Formats: sequence, C-alpha cells, structure tokens
Amino acid sequence: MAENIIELRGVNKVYDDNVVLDNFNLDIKKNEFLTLLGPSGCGKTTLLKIIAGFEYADDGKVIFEGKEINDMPPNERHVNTVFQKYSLFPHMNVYENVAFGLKIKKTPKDIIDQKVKEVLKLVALEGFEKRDIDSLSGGQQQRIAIARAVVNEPKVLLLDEPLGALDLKLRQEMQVELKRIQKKLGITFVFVTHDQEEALSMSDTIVVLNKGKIQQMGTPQDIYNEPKNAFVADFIGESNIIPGTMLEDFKVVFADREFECVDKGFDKNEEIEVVIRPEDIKMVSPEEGMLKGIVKSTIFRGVHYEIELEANGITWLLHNTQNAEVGTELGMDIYPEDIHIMKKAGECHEN
Ligand SMILES: Nc1ncnc2c1ncn2[C@@H]1O[C@H](COP(=O)(O)OP(=O)(O)OP(=O)(O)O)[C@@H](O)[C@H]1O
Repeated sequence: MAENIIELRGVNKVYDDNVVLDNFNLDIKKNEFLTLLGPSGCGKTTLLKIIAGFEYADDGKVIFEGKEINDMPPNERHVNTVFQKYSLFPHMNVYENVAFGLKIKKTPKDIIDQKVKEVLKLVALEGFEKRDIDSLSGGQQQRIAIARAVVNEPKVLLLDEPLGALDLKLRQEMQVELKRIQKKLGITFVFVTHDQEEALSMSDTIVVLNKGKIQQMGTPQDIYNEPKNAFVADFIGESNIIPGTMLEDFKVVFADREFECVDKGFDKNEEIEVVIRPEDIKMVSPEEGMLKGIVKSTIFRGVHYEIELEANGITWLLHNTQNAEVGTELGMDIYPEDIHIMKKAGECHEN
C-alpha cells in the first residue's frame, strides 16, 4: 500500500461562529491525484490553505511525511499552489515568471535556464520564454502558472479550481493535460473543484465534502456506482432518489412494490432512500414492465434523450438513446444491482 504524504488529524477551523472544519481527518497518498469535491462554501479552499500554511488549524495536526508541520511557514513546506486566478506577474515575460522562485533561491543561471526550458516543454509551451503574459490565451497562462509552480519541484502541488476560468472545450483539454503532467512528474496533486465531471475524469481518489465533513472517499468508479448517501448520489451525476423501506436483507419496497436488491445489514422495516441512476432504468413495453407510467417530457441531450415519466406517484428520470413520445404509456425495469440503498438523512452506510 502506498505511503501517506499528508495526514490531517482532528483538524478544526472556525471563522467567527462558522465551524468550517470539525474534527477533520484525511490521508493523502504519495503520487496520487486526489480531488476535493463539494459545493461552494463546504471548506475546500480552507483545507488547501491549511495544507499550504496560508491558514492555521485551530486544533488538530497537519502531518507531512510523518512530521507535524502545523507551525511551519508556507515557504518551508514542500508544497506549491496554483490558483484559479493565475496570479502571474504581468510586467514580467514568461521566462521571468517561471524563473522567479528559482531566482529567489539563488539558483545558478545555467540551471535556471535548463529548468525553465524543461518545464515549458512539459506544459507544451516550448519557445515561449520571451512572450509577454498578456499576449497569451487563458489556457496558455494557466499552463505557465503550472510551470511556475512545478519548476520548484514541490512534493505536492495544490490546485484550487485552476480550470474554473476557462471555457468548456479548453477546460476539457487542460484536464487531459494536467493528468498527463501529474503522471509524468510523479508527484501528488491535491485538486479542488465543485465540478463533478472534472473530478470523475481526472482523479485517482475523490473526497466528496459537504459542510466540512467527508461524505465519501473513493475511486471515481466507487463514488459514481456506489454512492454512500443521498448527498453523494445527488451531487455526482443525476439520480432518482426515492423513499423506501428495507423489508429484510435483499428485499426493498419503493414506489408501492417490492424489489430484489443486493443490499443487506439494515434493520427490519428500516426507512431508507433508494438511488437509481437514470441510465440504469430499462425502457420496456407497458405490459412487460415492473412499473408503468406516462411520458411527461423528453429532451435530446446529444448522446441520449432525457425522459421524464410519471409512475406510482413519482416523477422518474430516464436516460436512453431511444426517444419516447410524450403522453404514451411506457414500462420500466429496474435490476437488483442498479438499486442502491442508503441510510436516511445523509448518513453513510458501510456494507
Ligand atoms: N477568512 C475568512 N473569514 C471568515 N470566513 C471565512 C474565511 N475564509 C472562508 N470563510 C468561510 O468558510 C467557509 C468555507 O469556505 P471555503 O472557501 O473553504 O469554501 P469552498 O468550499 O472553497 O468554497 P468555494 O467553492 O466557493 O471556493 C465559507 O462559509 C466561508 O464564507
């Protein structure tokens, strides 16, 4: 198992009366691409700042490679940060921006030249040394910001919504680019975003946060396929979230009928929430379906149609590559493995 590079133990942070982090624990492994994902205000940036040393924890321990660093100033930590606003120096050219940190450390000129060249190659901007910052596109400026951070050879790179200011296409290109850079450098990336697609496509590990608490931590596949609670299910992709009752192991009732499921370990007749992904509901003829309903609306989304269907008092969301006509009757099948059972009210369920 990979070693931890950063450990947060019982970290608390309160601003005025606002408890942002409450007894927060997290392990970040060497060389992983870890993403902190959550809605605005859930404490993502505060966490990064505590790791970087720009903010101090009120309580608890910040551990780096096994040593407590709570009181270590930011410039002594082996950590660099890239922000959404690139914060490049506008009066310096590309070379001077990238070389800045090395000059401060009094690195010899020939070594600076060589390192700047290497990192510009890494971010695919070879030969851009003499360009002015304001002559660069947003995507190019972001690459320079990354080059400027990695030239210092940090052990951990913290990235606070670094792609937030880019348009969708550039953003997607930079996602691939960042992942490539991380693999090439072989260093730990801690990436902050509130964009679930971005988190799913780039990360080795995703930490889903809400109100300063970890809701779930796992691989993108774990988080998407096995959400631990309704918050995660709702935040990661679209979901049907329906109240239900767990009759016994592998048997659940929702939408007025009994279904087989793959979950166990709940109390008899425990009230639960059922999560079903829109793409997991099969469209069949009304006679064959486990449930049947009336199509209320359909929207073409490029890859699939988004279909709303009313059945047993519930409005269901379906994704299907085939369309259905509004007003017609349609059957739905839901297989046991596509029924995800969760504890009520945001608690986590460990299988
Ligand atoms: N310096 C500060 N003084 C007072 N409150 C603060 C300060 N910094 C952050 N907060 C509050 O702490 C909470 C968490 O903020 P934080 O910036 O960590 O959230 P976030 O998840 O990064 O949000 P966003 O995605 O909007 O950047 C918010 O309620 C914010 O208003």
